[in-house]
Amino acid sequence: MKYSWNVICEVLRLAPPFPGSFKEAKTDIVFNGFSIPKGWKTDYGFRFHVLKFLNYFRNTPYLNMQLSGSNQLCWNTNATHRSPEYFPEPEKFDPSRFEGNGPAPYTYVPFGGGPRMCPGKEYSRLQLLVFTHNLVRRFKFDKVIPRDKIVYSPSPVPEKGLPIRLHPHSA
Ligand code: HEM
Repeated sequence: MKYSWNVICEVLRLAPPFPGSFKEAKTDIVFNGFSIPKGWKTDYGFRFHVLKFLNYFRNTPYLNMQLSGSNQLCWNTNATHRSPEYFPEPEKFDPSRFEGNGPAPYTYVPFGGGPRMCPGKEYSRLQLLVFTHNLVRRFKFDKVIPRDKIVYSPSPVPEKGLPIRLHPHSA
């Protein structure tokens, strides 16, 4: 189900359910003009505050910032996935980006990366493929609310729950 997975990957690129997370800098880093000293990490109390106010409104893949004297280091899924350097025409829906070797390491991170990468990735892959396969093979469908707004809480969800009408192929 290679093509189905490429389509799902492209959905996860443009609408990643996980907006980003926080890490500790293991070495001194300079990124996009920001100097991030070794040892910087997040204070857990700021997690959701930062996710809400930072990830969706700043367009920098990785950022360090000062909040109430705390040094915060976080990575951002959305902005990383929309980097034109790694994803030409980033707003275009194009599953062929995942053909061949696919995106360069750490440029496509819906499940994170490195030793703390999501352990539920393969389970999610199975669920997403089985769901998509059955939906597409058995039904035509259309949206009940044509433009259901996406809201962030902090994961993206359709405001009205995305009701759809199913039309079985065999009917
Ligand atoms: C589409 C579905 C999912 C997405 C997009 C997703 C995404 C992520 C991401 C981005 C991380 C952070 C990785 C990092 O910090 O580098 C993570 C961590 C984690 N995920 Fe998922 N996840 C999904 C489903 C699941 C499922 C189904 C499970 C369990 C059955 C799961 C369990 C976990 C756990 C336990 C962690 C923490 C891992 C650690 O810190 O060592 N996830 N996930």
